[in-house]
Amino acid sequence: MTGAANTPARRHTALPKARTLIEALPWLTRHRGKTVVIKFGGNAMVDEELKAAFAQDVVFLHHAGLRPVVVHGGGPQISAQLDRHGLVSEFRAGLRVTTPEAMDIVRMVLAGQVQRELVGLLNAHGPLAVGLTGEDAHTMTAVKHQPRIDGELVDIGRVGEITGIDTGAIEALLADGRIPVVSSIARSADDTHVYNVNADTAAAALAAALGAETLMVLTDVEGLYEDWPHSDEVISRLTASQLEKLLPELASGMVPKMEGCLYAVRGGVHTARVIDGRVPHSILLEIFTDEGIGTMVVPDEEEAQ
Ligand SMILES: Nc1ncnc2c1ncn2[C@@H]1O[C@H](COP(=O)(O)OP(=O)(O)O)[C@@H](O)[C@H]1O
Ligand SMILES: CC(=O)N[C@@H](CCC(=O)OP(=O)(O)O)C(=O)O
Repeated sequence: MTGAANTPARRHTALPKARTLIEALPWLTRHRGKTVVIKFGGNAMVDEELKAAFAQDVVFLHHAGLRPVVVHGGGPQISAQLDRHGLVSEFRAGLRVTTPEAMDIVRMVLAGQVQRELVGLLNAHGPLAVGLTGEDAHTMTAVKHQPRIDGELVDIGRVGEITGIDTGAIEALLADGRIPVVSSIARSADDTHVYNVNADTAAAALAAALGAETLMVLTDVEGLYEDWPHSDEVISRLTASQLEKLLPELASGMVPKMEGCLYAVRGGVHTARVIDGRVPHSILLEIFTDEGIGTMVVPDEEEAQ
């Protein structure tokens, strides 16, 4: 009797939920079986609820038949730990000057702290996530990176430029139904030391090497601002060539992010997106809106169609 009386009300609340699920169907059909590399930036990991919502979104994608790979950052967390050790954080060309002493801390924070936390949050939903760094199974190999600043090559210590990617371990995890969570540390080819790699750069390189469909970069701004810091007008869509022209004008954290997006789309990734990780469930919002919520970079030929 009670059950029968409840039925119309229950249907009333369930129907919009069913419609929402159905709305996602074309997107899910298109992306089933596709690899999506998601970069979670340290600045977007600001509170516990956001981190838990991020984990839910990634697990949702996994259960919906996609193959998510998480690459995480941890810049602010590294800076805080260096500070605790009385070491100063210095950035040149958007990259951390990394002494061998600082490298120990970078590795400890990324692999021992941030990665562990994300793996834990994902695994609250089942035995899904497996953490690794670029050192594991030769996933990322690098040489010393020396950026050019005002025409001069500058020594910024143990910062790596990726020279090789072995996707074997990540592919094996994906084939086993797992969610790889990768820290942006690379090995040197002679195995004598490790390098600190910017997490945006690592995510882009992995996305290209894996033949990913999408690279999603979650950060602490809405997207790429047209005239930062003077305006908050977000560029919603741009082609690789348009982005290439803009690159020399970009500043700080956006440089590796947008260089990464360019590298990824030029390397065969269909879309690279920068989205606001401060918005709860930003990954799912990106899926449910055709035009996306942040900045989308597409290959040149896409615009010509
Ligand atoms: N054109 C731009 N549009 C948006 N943000 C920009 C731009 N240029 C520089 N930035 C800066 O880049 C930051 C994002 O990079 P970063 O701090 O490295 O974040 P994350 O930890 O997510 O990698 C923004 O918070 C903003 O301060
Ligand atoms: C070489 C270099 O700068 N490495 C970065 C690695 C972490 C990172 O990229 O973290 P976010 O994504 O949070 O910025 C660093 O040491 O901060």
